[in-house]
Amino acid sequence: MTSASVPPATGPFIAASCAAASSTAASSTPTVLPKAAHPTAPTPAAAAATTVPPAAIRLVVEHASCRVPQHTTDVHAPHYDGANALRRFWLWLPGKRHVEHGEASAKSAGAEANAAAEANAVAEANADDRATIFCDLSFELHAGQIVDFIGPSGSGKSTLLTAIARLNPYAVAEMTLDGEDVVSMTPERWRRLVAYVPQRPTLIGDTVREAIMMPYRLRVHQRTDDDSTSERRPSEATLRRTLDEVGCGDIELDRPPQELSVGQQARVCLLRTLLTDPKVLLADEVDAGLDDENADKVGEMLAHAAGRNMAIMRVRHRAADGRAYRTLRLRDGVLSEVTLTREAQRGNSDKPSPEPAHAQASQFSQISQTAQTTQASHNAQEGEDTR
Ligand SMILES: Nc1ncnc2c1ncn2[C@@H]1O[C@H](COP(=O)(O)OP(=O)(O)OP(=O)(O)O)[C@@H](O)[C@H]1O
Repeated sequence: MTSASVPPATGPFIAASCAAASSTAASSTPTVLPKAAHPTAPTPAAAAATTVPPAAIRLVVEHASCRVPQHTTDVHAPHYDGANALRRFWLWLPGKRHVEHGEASAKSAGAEANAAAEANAVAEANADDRATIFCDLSFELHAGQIVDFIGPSGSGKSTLLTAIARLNPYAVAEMTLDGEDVVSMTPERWRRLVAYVPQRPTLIGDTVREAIMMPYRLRVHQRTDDDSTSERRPSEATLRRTLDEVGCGDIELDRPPQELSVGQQARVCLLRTLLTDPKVLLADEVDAGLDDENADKVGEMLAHAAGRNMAIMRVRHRAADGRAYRTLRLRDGVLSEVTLTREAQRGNSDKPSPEPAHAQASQFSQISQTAQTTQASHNAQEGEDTR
């Protein structure tokens, strides 16, 4: 692996603002990280260590909470049943409501708000029948960073990602992207800028080319509230070049996507979203179920995207691969910082030392010593969690 695979610290370094409040779902009392006085400001030491000018992309998530029905066959659950794959794919497509209904984004946003309000009303009515998955979580994500979210199965990692993607009607969060408030954006615009990639690849079309182009074909017909979204459809040459650049040289554009291996499908699925050029990518276990070689290729694609200043949240169960700038654990509704050993930072491989980004990150992690664990204890715990 080359040094290019290590994500550069192009953004201002995040403060240790991984604050969390108590969760009614918590069975124990986990250590809660203190919230930084100013969650966006790096310490003077880290600011001095920053060698690259601050990048614009900054996703701020505050007071993210999610309460779900305890007994439901909920149609909104976006990441549960595989049979809903097509519907879910439809949901993720930026601007799909425009395509379906040909309506102005404000109207679409209104419908979405009504649906959410309806869900909230149901939530209130059945408040006693609700389980808190997490409550009052806050963190930031900056350009060029890959931040890993780990935690036991069922702790709410996917729920957190779908909440951030505005795909979860049971979740609330105060969010800004580059200072712009989430409430001022239509869901479509938000999802285009903050893209969610699910664990299970869903590729629709007769060929890989068609599957990758699907979002653009639909967007051609949509009206947009964002001038910058004018035609982004990649040319055939760009498509081939990009595939090759991100290690997908083995994937032929004319092949039926169903014939691809699971690893190839995962990479095509990820590439399809990367090509839409979101500012923030929410990657939900996109390397799960892959062999080490394919998982590494997926990791490289994400590192490549981070190198182009994308901000990336990864939910992962695999061992640290040395690409994350920061690792946070979600457990019992609480986020805590995980401090990796130097070896784990390097992904237990011959990757070059990730200085200075990780070194600087560790300066911040010192702020929250009480909640830190070593990678060894993390791995041990993860093993325990998954048993
Ligand atoms: N819409 C919903 N209805 C009912 N329960 C839900 C809903 N959404 C999430 N949950 C519950 O929230 C919990 C967290 O689920 P989630 O999939 O987010 O966990 P996870 O940490 O991503 O797990 P894994 O690592 O196994 O993917 C689970 O107990 C799940 O049953």
